[in-house]
Amino acid sequence: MQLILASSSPRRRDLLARIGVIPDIIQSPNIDETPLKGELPRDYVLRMVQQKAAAVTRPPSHIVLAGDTSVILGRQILPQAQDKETQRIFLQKLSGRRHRVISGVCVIDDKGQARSELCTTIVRFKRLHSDEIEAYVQSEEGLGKAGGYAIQGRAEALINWMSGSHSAVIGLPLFETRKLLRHAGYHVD
Ligand SMILES: Cc1cn([C@H]2C[C@H](O)[C@@H](COP(=O)(O)OP(=O)(O)OP(=O)(O)O)O2)c(=O)[nH]c1=O
Repeated sequence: MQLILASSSPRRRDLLARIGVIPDIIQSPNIDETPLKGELPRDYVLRMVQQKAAAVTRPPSHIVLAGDTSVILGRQILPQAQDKETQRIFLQKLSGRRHRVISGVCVIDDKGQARSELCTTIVRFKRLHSDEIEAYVQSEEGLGKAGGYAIQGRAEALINWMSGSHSAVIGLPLFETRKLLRHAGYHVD
């Protein structure tokens, strides 16, 4: 059985490698990631993983895995921060309060059956001073990341509490991923 990773994220590849899973094929899913009007965050993440997994071509005896990680503040979905100004705004919003990181994974098995799981992690940043925000923004570590930060780098030193899954925040909830891969008949130790 061969595995297709439907993701352009090097983090997802690294996270899979941590559990000994090396995809045979890596393909970028090209989908529109704009939330629907009024769409609830969990519904959005579920739709994203299902669409990403369905967006790649699956030859016979292949299974597909896709993921999505979204940062949710209240009911607002904070997208990937593509520039420094957006990052500053996001970090000001996240300062001193809790937010949710909803991470999803979808596996399509070799019969075409899709199964998905979601994992919610709560993260709290310390109250951030403007010089801390500026230093973080200048590091450029949060660029291209959901919510404008990357917990796997220096941002973790600004996070004073977290409940949930560290791997899920980086990009793939490993517990749920292992479960779905095994359910699809893919060997994971
Ligand atoms: C919150 C957070 C997000 N991220 C990253 C994970 C994801 O790559 C990205 C969220 O965007 P995603 O849309 O989940 O993924 P992607 O666009 O990078 O890749 P693809 O859709 O092709 O699979 O933010 C971190 O690396 N660390 C963090 O702490």
